[in-house]
Amino acid sequence: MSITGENLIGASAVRGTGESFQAIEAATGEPIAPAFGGASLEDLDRALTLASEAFGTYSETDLETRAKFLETIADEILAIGDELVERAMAESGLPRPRLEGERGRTVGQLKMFAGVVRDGAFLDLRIDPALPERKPMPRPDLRLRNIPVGPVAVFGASNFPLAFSVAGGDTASALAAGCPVVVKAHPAHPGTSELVGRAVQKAVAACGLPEGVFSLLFDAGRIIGQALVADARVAAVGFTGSRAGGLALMKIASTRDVPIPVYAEMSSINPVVLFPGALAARGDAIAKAFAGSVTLGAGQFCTNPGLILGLEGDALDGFVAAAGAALSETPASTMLTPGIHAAYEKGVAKLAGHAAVKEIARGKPGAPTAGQAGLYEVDAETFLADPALQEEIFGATGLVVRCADLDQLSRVLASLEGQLTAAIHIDETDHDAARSLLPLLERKVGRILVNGFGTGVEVAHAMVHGGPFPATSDGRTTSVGSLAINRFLRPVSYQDLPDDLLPAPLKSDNPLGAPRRVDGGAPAR
Ligand SMILES: NC(=O)c1ccc[n+]([C@@H]2O[C@H](COP(=O)([O-])OP(=O)(O)OC[C@H]3O[C@@H](n4cnc5c(N)ncnc54)[C@H](O)[C@@H]3O)[C@@H](O)[C@H]2O)c1
Ligand SMILES: O=CCCC(=O)C(=O)O
Repeated sequence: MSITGENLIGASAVRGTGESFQAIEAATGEPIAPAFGGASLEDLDRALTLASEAFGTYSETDLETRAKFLETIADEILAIGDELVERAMAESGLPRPRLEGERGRTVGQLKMFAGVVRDGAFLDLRIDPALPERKPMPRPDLRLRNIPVGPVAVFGASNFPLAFSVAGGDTASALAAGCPVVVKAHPAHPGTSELVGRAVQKAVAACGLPEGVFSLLFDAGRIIGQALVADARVAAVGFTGSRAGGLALMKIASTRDVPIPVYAEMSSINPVVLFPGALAARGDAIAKAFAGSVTLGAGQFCTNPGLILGLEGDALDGFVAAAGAALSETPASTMLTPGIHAAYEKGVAKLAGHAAVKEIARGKPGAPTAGQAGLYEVDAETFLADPALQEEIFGATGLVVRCADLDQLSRVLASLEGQLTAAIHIDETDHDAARSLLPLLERKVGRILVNGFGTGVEVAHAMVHGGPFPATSDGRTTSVGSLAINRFLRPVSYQDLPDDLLPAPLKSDNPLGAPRRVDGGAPAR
């Protein structure tokens, strides 16, 4: 498949007349052909007109057609073949096995949502039959279903060029819900975006869906993204990126005439609590696993374990020494973009320049755009006194906070902003202490995990990849896993509608065979 640098607007490929830009090879800083024509505001208008026109039809597609569409996107992505992996490697600097794995995750995610759609439980069908004889008041016939919210704007993330990008989790869940999607491609991987966008475009045509179900727009600046969020035709936004970017989009969305939700995943340092029993039993193994997690993908994971909490003592000293030794052997890794590398360097310099912060280890130095790993430590009182020490450093650096006792450790946890994950490392002897921290962790994070690290999110039904602000803009949701579909649905109740006016899933003979909760009972088909 050739990459042309065109915007994909419905069924058309259109060279944008906005500012043009090229992808940059992450490892060398060299431009990669072709040039991408940035979308104009007219291109955006056309994409949103088509999306609005498509919404009525697409929102009422039968579940089998919608599920088949998601599976066809998955098949078309696989059909691109190695060109997709090669292009993503060049644009992101991420290695082949990681990108092959990410492609598998992307395809698996689309297929999981196909299953969710076929199952029909996401419609949350409820029927409270009329009780005309009820005293003192009769009850009306009430029927509820979830409907899609409308066209959704998705911002591709730089750090997962496949699984959180053009056909990633936000797009898959919005399409599964029945919402057309307009993607603003991340400028760090435009070629990868176009390849995937063309795969989605083919799937739209192959499934006979209205062309406006999907469009893909390029812009290396901010005009198109801001206009997209401001446009009255957009009903919700999915975003993964910087805190500044997420906040800017939230502000635009909340000051529109009709405000809309922005589901933004922004910044998280993912605390790891090392309990004494676990450290005494296997401190070296935990240290090695930590070094692997914090340096994974050059540390460019929102689940990166950036903060380690432990109790002062020999066991923590041993962990710090072993983690430092492992990290100092780690080669520097190419980062996604020169800008992200520069931000990482700045963050590390700020941390290292703190008077009370001590360097434990640096990884091996590398090429100018490669991120050098780092491990630092600080005492808990200093950490508690300086909120700047909990700012996300997006890259392979961790900060160990030495706590005097469990009480101080829980004060450190209580001081943290909202997080995506918290990991606790425990042995049998640590269970009582761990149990005492769980209520606090539940209030702080979206996912609590034991004896592991948060990197490598499972795409599953019970997954929460979310968390209180600023991990995300709305801690009631997730951007990974089947629950993500709920972000793009809203419930409608139908009172006393005659059967022939009811939507199919709620008609008395249940023509869809979808599970329905009748009179508060368990869902049944
Ligand atoms: N926590 C995470 O998961 C995560 C992931 C990626 C990046 N980051 C952070 O973000 C930094 C920059 O990386 P990035 O380029 O991926 O993120 P970014 O937020 O700068 O950009 C993400 C997308 O949003 C758009 N955008 C950003 N600000 C905007 C604005 N004000 N108006 C309209 N559109 C806007 C960009 O054009 C891009 O398409 C990194 O150095 C890192 O600190 C965090
Ligand atoms: O960067 C954000 C997503 C992280 C993730 O999906 C993972 O750790 O697998």
